Order: sequence, then C-alpha cells, then structure tokens
Amino acid sequence: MDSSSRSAVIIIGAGISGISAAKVLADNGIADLLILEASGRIGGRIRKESFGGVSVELGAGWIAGVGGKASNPVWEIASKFGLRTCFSDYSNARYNIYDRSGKIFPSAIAADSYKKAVDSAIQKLRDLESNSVEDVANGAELPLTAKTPIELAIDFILHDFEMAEVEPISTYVDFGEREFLVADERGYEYLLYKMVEDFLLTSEGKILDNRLQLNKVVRELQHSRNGVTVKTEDGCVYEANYVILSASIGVLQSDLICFKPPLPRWKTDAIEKCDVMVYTKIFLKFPYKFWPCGTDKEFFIYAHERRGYYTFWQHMENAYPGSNILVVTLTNGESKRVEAQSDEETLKEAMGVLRDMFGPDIPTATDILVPRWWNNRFQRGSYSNYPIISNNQVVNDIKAPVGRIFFTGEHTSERFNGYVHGGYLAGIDTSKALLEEIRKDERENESKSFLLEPLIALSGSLTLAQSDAVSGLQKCEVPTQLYLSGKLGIPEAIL
Ligand SMILES: Cc1cc2nc3c(=O)[nH]c(=O)nc-3n(C[C@H](O)[C@H](O)[C@H](O)COP(=O)(O)OP(=O)(O)OC[C@H]3O[C@@H](n4cnc5c(N)ncnc54)[C@H](O)[C@@H]3O)c2cc1C
Repeated sequence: MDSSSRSAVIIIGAGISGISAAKVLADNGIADLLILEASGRIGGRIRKESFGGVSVELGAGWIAGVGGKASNPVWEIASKFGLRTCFSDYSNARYNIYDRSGKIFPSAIAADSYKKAVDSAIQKLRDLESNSVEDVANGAELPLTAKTPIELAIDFILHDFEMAEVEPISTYVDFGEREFLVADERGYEYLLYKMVEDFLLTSEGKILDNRLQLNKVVRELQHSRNGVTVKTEDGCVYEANYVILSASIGVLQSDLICFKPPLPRWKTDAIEKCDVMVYTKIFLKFPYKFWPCGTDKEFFIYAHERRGYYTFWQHMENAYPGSNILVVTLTNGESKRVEAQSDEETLKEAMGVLRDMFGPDIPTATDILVPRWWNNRFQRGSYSNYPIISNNQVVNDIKAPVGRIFFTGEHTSERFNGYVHGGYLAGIDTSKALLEEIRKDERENESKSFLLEPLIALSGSLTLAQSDAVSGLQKCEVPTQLYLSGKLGIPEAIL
C-alpha cells in the first residue's frame, strides 16, 4: 500500500519526547504533522499494566527531582492534572539489609559497609577522572573493590541501581532531591494523553489518525535536501519536509531503521559510544503480606555474593495499600539473563531469595510480571547511560540533525538523560530547533520567489531549457546559493 502524502513534519515515536515535540510544533502553528508509532499505544517507556488488581508501572515509575528551587516540568504537569503520587525514599533501604539466613545486618555494620561502598565509589570516580575521556567513553572498566555480600549489595545500589548517592547528578541539583512514586490507576501515561488531548484526540478521547498512527514500524528513512521519504514495515510510504526521530538509543544502535544515505560516521560513532542501561522491575503478587510494612521498610536489600542477584526490593503497600505486591529490580546482565528464561524459572529464583529472607513458610506468589525491555525491538534497553565523565561532544553529536532528520529522546538531553523530564525537555528543544530551521526555509523561499517572479513573468521569452531551469528552481531542486550566478540569474551549469 502506498499512502504517499506530504506532511510538514513526521515525528517517529509517541513517547514523552515525541509527544512534547508534537505539542510545541502544534502550538506554533505546524498543524500538518503526523506521528508514526511502532507499537499499539502512546507512552513508550512510560507504560502501565493492570496487575494483581492495581495499575503498575513497567517503565518509569518515579518523578525524580522535586522540591528544589527550580521546578521539574513533569512534576508541574503531574500536579496540574492531579496525578496521584506518593513520597518514596529508597535511601532507607540501607537499614533493611538481609543476609542469606534472613538476619538483618545490624545498623552499625550496614553503616560501615555503606561508607566503604561510598568511599570506593568516590575512588572509582577519581580513577575515572585520571583516565582519558576517550578511555571512559570507550567503556574502560574499573576493578570492583567490594568483597563481602553486604558491600556488593550496596555497591550495586550505588552504581547499577542509581548514581544518585555518589554524584550530585543534575536532576537533583536543578530540581531538588525528593522523589515521588506514581500511584495512579490511570498510570503515568495519563499525563501524555492530557498533554495531547487538544490536538491528537477527538472529544470522545479517540486518536485522530491523520495526526497519529499506531502500529507503524518505520524501517527506512530516505533523505535528501528536498525532504524525507519514510517507509514502514507494512509497506506504507510517507513524505515529509522534516522528520523528528525519537527512537531510543538502543533502537538507533540496532538495525531497525535503515538510513538512505547512511548516517555519517561522526553520528554513528557517537551513537555507539552511549551505553544502554537495562533496568527491570519484576512484580510479584501474593495472597497476603509476610514482609514488614511501614514507610521506613518500603525498600529492602538482599545481600548475596552474586552482585545484583535479586538485590533491591520494594513493597507496594504505600502506593496501593492491601495490594500484596512486591517489586524486585534487576539491571543489565541479570536483566538480560532473566529476560531469556521463562517466568516460571524467574518466579522460582525470586521465591528462593524471599524464603532466604523471610523463611520457608511464606506463600508462593500467585502471579508474576516480567517486562522485557531489552528484547523489545522498539526499545532495546531501558535508558541511555553516558559514561560518568563523558565528552559533551558525544551527546551533542547524537542530538545533531542530519540534513532534514532531527533527533530527540531522553538520550539527547545533556543534563537529564535517562529521565522522563529529560525526554520531555529534549522534545521541546528539538522542536524549537526545527521551528528555527522551518522559519529559515520560509525566509529563503520568500526571497527565492522574489527572485523568481521576474523570471516567471519573462517565461514567454525564455528558451525551453531556461524555463525548465526556472521550474526546477521553483521546486527547490537547486541550491539557493546558486540563484544569482549565470544567465538571467540561472546557473549556467543547469542550462
Ligand atoms: C524500567 C524503566 C524504569 C524507568 N524509571 C524511570 C523513573 O522512575 N523516572 C524517570 O524519570 N525515568 C525513568 N525511566 C526512563 C524514562 O522512562 C525514559 O527516559 C523516557 O520515558 C524516554 O522517553 P522517550 O520519548 O525518549 O523514549 P520512548 O518512551 O522510548 O519513546 C520512543 C517511541 O518510539 C517508538 N519507536 C521506536 N522505534 C520506532 C520505529 N522504528 N518506528 C516507529 N516508532 C518507533 C517506541 O515504540 C516508543 O514509543 C525508566 C525507564 C524504564 C524502561
């Protein structure tokens, strides 16, 4: 099927960055835009699912960076639309560290191990500083100094789970240190629907398919200085003056989208330099609670000699009282391992860990939910993870447009990559840059028609070749800088 029609802008991806980009363009008078989304839904890595009688967030769950001097824009939107959230402080986890026999480490031992892990993390940062930027950008690994299960567990939290405790990352510096967990049956994604309701949805809340098409997997972007041809897996072809591509860094590293001509080397090199973090929240539903409750017990840690083995746990009683749901977070290697095995095997492993902590008599979970972000070809991971000391050039190159293709997404945000607000702000930045380009184009076209009008008036006295050249100029087939050379203002080369 050929659905050829020309849009001013096609946005690829309906995650937070694609949606925020679309909103800025629509607000600035670009009505002729189309969003093509590979999956059957809006939201991307913001995704709720019904599980165990409540709505759980498979992707982003926290609004991070709240309570500082500057206001986190996503927190503002959440407040405006009344999204239900609850305060959540995972730093308490360090006082709830279980060993393999189910004993909680005394707080003095936990505090000492915590300090050691922080010191070693700081040392690692110093070592990184003494490495060259190239080494770091190329993923230079440093030896792990943690030895005991408790040190390994804490080291895991500090490095693989979040970097928040080690480095003052920009989110906390700019927006504050508090974090709120989304606890709303409508899901985090409700914000996206609210953001676009006036230009993407009918009054009944249905998606306008001349504005957003779902299940459209973009496989090819053919670009020239005249525009971009977008081809989807189902054989449709779309034409656009410009494209904004919001696919994740994992997708850019994969071969899902073919660029014709291929992306330049500086671009592909930068894309390869950014690491992809895999972060998996596994949900387990139980017939009743057997874990300690209370806000200071919301998070707990399992200290195992295998680093990152079902280490970080959270109960959902604060978000959804009576839901009897536990969440365990895995990352990178463990995430990929678990994604490759059956959910029954994962349940068995998780129950083994819980029985170590809470004894053999606890009930087996009645349901399990294992998201597979790594194996999802529209994601290929959870979020970008730039080397700690990385060269800004890498992110700038990832963000930089190639001809008429503009890049957006959390991975293009220099200060907030990895976060929902990073995606949101990136969408705004990219569409502003594109608007400037569109305005520049318009100015050039105006001056071009100013130059062409006298020529068109003369057309009766032009030779055939000259009038062909004039129509070529009208269709923008020759670069504008050539207009004033040659006969009658037409470059001799094309006559
Ligand atoms: C498990 C997990 C936990 C997280 N926790 C948090 C958190 O607590 N707080 C926080 O702030 N952030 C969190 N994040 C990160 C946050 O979700 C992301 O940074 C943000 O949602 C990314 O938005 P985006 O628009 O850049 O990308 P996406 O949401 O990935 O949007 C890109 C869209 O492009 C589509 N697409 C891809 N390829 C194609 C194609 N070829 N054709 C058409 N469409 C395509 C995808 O389907 C997707 O919908 C988490 C992420 C994960 C996965």
